[in-house]
Amino acid sequence: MSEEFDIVSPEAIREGRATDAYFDRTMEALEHAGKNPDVVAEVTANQFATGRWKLLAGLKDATALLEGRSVDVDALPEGQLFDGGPVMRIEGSYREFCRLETALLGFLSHPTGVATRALEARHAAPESTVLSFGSRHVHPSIGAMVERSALLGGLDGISNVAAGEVIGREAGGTMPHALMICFGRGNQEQAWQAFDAAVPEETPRIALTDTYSDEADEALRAAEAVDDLAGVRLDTTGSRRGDFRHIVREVRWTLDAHGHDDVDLFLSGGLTPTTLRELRDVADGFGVGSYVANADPLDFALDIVEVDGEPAAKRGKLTGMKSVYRTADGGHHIGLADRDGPEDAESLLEPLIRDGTVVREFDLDAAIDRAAADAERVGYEGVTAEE
Ligand SMILES: O=P(O)(O)OC[C@H]1O[C@H](OP(=O)(O)OP(=O)(O)O)[C@H](O)[C@@H]1O
Repeated sequence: MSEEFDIVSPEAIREGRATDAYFDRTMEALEHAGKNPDVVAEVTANQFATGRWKLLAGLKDATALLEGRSVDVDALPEGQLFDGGPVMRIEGSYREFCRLETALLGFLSHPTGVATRALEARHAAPESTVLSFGSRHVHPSIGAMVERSALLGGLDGISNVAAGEVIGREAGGTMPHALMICFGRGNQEQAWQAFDAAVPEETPRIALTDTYSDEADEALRAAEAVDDLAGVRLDTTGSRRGDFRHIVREVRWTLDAHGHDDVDLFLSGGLTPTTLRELRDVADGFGVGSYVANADPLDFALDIVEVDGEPAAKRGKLTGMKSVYRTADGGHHIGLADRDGPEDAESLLEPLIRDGTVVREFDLDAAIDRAAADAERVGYEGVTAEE
C-alpha cells in the first residue's frame, strides 16, 4: 500500500494540472488552430447585486496560482464584502491561464463559503468569544484554508495545530471527552486536576463538564477541584439537551451561588447563528465547527467578457469589462468599466498582478479588519435563520 495520501500536490496545482480535462483539450484545439485571443475574463458568482453579502477569501492562494503568468489581474481585496459582480478580472492571452480556471475557482469558492459562514457566526454573537472547532469535519489537506477563512470572518481562534503553523497563528484548545473517559466515571476530578497539573501555565483551565452526569453538578465539582478555574465547557449531546438555555442558566446560577462568579461558561456542539443568538446572553464563548467548516463553496464562475477588445459573453452573462463600487450609502454597485461610477463611490477592483508580478501584499490581520469594517459599512445584519 502506498504511504502517500490521495492529495493533489501543490506542484500539480501550480503547473495547471489540477484542471478539468476539457481545458487540456481546449489548449490542444487552440494551439492546433493557431488561436490565442486577447481576452478579459471575470470571476463572478451573481451577475447582479443580490442583497446577500458574501465575504471574499482565498485570494492569497489564487494570487500564488496566477503569479508568473503573463497576465494582468485586478481583484477585490481579501476581506471585502460583495453581493454580486466580479471579484476578479484577468486580462491576457487566453492560453496563458486557460488551464488554471479549475484550481483558481476552487481557491476562491471554498474559502469564500467558509469565511461567509464565519462572518455569519461572528455577527450572531458579536460580544462573545467564538472559536473555530470544525477541522474534524473536513479533509485534513484543507485545514489551513478552513482556519484562515474562519479567522477572516472574525472568529477569535482556531483549533488545528498544523493549520496554525501554516497561517502563522497558534492553535488553542483544552480537553475532549476522551480525556475524561480515560480517568473513568466518578473520577472527573482526577481528569481535571491532571490537566491542571500538566499543561502550560498559559493554557486556560477550562473543564469539560458534561461527560457523565448533570452539568450543574459537574461544573461545581470542577470549580471546587481546580484552583483558578477559568471556565467550564458544555458540549451536552443532542439526546440529552432538552432546554439547553435552561441548562446553561442553571449552571451559571449554581456556580454563582457557590461563589464561582469568575468561572466562564463555554458552549459547543452543533451551534448555528440561530442558537448563538439564543444563547449569547447566557454564555461567555462558543466553539463552532460544522456551521463554518461545512459551508458550501460559493458558486463562482470564470467567464470571458471581452475578446480582442470587443464585448463577448455567453448568454446569461453580462458582456464587457466591469467595475464594482462601494457606494457612499454602503451599497455594492456594478457597472461597465468604461463608464463613470456612482458619485462618491470607491472602486473596489484593485491591481493584483501586472504582467505576472504580484503588486499587492497580503496581511491576514488587515483582511480581518477590512471584513469587520466593511460589514459595518454595508450594515451587515448576518443571517437570522439557516437556509
Ligand atoms: O458540532 P460542531 O459545531 O461541529 O462542533 C465541533 C465539535 O466540538 C465539540 O467537540 P468535543 O471536543 O466536545 O467532542 P468530543 O470530545 O466528544 O470528541 C462537538 O462535540 C463537536 O463535535
